[in-house]
Amino acid sequence: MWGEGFSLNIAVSLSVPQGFRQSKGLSLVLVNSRINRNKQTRIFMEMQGNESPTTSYQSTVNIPHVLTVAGSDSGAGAGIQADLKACAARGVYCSTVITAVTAQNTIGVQGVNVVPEDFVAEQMKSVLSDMHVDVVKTGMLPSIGIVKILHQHLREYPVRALVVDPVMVSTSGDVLAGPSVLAGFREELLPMADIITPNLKEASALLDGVKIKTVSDMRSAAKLLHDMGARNVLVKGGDLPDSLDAVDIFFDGEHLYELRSSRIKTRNTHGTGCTLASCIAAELAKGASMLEAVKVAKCFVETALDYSKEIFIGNGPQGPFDHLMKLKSNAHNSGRQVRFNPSDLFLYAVTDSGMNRRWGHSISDAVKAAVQGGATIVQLREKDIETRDFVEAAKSCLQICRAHGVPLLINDRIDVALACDADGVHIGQSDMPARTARALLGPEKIIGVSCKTPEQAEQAWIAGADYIGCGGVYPTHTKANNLTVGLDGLKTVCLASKLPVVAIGGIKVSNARPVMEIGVPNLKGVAVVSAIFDSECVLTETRKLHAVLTEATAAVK
Ligand SMILES: Cc1ncc(COP(=O)(O)OP(=O)(O)O)c(N)n1
Ligand SMILES: Cc1ncsc1CCOP(=O)(O)O
Ligand SMILES: [Mg+2]
Repeated sequence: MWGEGFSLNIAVSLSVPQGFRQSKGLSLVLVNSRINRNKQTRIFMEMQGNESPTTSYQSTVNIPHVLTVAGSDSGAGAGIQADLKACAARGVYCSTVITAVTAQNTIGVQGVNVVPEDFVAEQMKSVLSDMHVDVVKTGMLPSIGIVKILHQHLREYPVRALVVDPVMVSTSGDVLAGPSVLAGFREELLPMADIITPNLKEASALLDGVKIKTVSDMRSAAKLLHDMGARNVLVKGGDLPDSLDAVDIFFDGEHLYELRSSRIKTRNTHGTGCTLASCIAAELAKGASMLEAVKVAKCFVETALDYSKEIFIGNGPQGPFDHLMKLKSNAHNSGRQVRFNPSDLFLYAVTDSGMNRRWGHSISDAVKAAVQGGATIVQLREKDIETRDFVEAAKSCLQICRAHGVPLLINDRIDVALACDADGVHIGQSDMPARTARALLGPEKIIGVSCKTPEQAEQAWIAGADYIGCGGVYPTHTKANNLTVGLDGLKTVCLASKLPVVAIGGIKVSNARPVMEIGVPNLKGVAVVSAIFDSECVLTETRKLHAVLTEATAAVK
């Protein structure tokens, strides 16, 4: 199955306004074309009609798709739940056929309820008859009947690859597929499998109880399993006694590879087998070769285990790990709880490396002083710093800001924001488009966009920004060739903007009041550089500005 050529379907759909077909006699023919890798993309669109319609074009691309046929784990460390998370982490769509529902946690398996065979068949048909599945991955197959159903469906709906994780015994020692299923594995499944991924116990069971205790035994087992019909074999050595490394043996029928990675010391290993197999399936679905897929999967599992070393879920001996490597950042106090509060724009401190150098301040000292003086949000605007120094400085500033509940944004550099997990970015009209930044940063991060006109404010809102920065309100020396829009320009943009606004440019203690008094509710504050950072005592200057803004706001109310 595997290796018959990579193909990707692209369909282009056009939505034509209601009634257009009759009145203009348009006929539209779209041809979904199969594309071979290295061959040209072919998309045919034939349109017949006298005028071009006012259509909205929408292209659709078939995305890599893994179907997992496995059991559900209520603790969500293994089984279907692990498969879904692994595929999501690897950027692949995952559909599911559930073969059994297990009552399971970090202690063990408390119960198994096998799904009736005809209903397993019904799920399989629902998915395979409708969706384009690239790779099928199997986990818990609790009866010989289910193995046969799988076999029949794969004949009727061929896929590019079959990844078989021959689940028989859970890591807690509970039996998930009895001896009768072994015959089904040997006779029906192995000859269809593009790869099987047994651990030592499973390899031994498939080979009639042969002892596997050394790497040399694993090599022999891989060859024997290949002889039984599997095109590729990965014997996992996780349970190998006295091994410092995690050693797996991969055999593709010609070459034997000894794949080593460091053994991660952690209790959180529940679901590693399911995850590894799903990850192999995901990489195959994306077009990787078998060896590439295995290597990526092994590296992914090692990274996720390392990341999850100290997470604590459940009280049993074997905990789940974090496939998406996100959980820790949401644990108490380490991340920001509230996404964005427009009132954070009240006193917006924007750093400047030149000013910090002039006054002998490090970035983090300057940020600390600004935050202690009352800054409600901080932007690192470091135009002449090495990227690696920027990331390091941003990490230290993030600690300071988090400790005070103040969001930290990065100016211009989405890569730096991602690298240090900052709270968001501020971007200008010539920086990366806000829509692209949103796609890269996700829905949680704060995005601000510089706008000088109502049209730009409208675009920022459409692109998914959270606030806009408008200026220069007054002339400034900090940003060269910056157009001054004045208080009137600021008011015009504020009135047009659906987003909260922060004013910027030449604002200081002596002129901040009229800005706050323009009388438009969505003007939430002022952003300043020189007013606080071009001074010996950043703390004092920030406090002074904070007092003026507070007074001005009280007067407006
Ligand atoms: C809050 C805020 N508003 C506007 C700007 C200016 O951003 P941009 O137009 O991208 O110019 P640079 O700051 O990158 O020179 C800002 N930084 N912050
Ligand atoms: C970055 C920027 N964008 C518009 S004006 C400006 C500079 C603001 O600096 P300052 O507060 O020192 O005038
Ligand atoms: Mg910019």
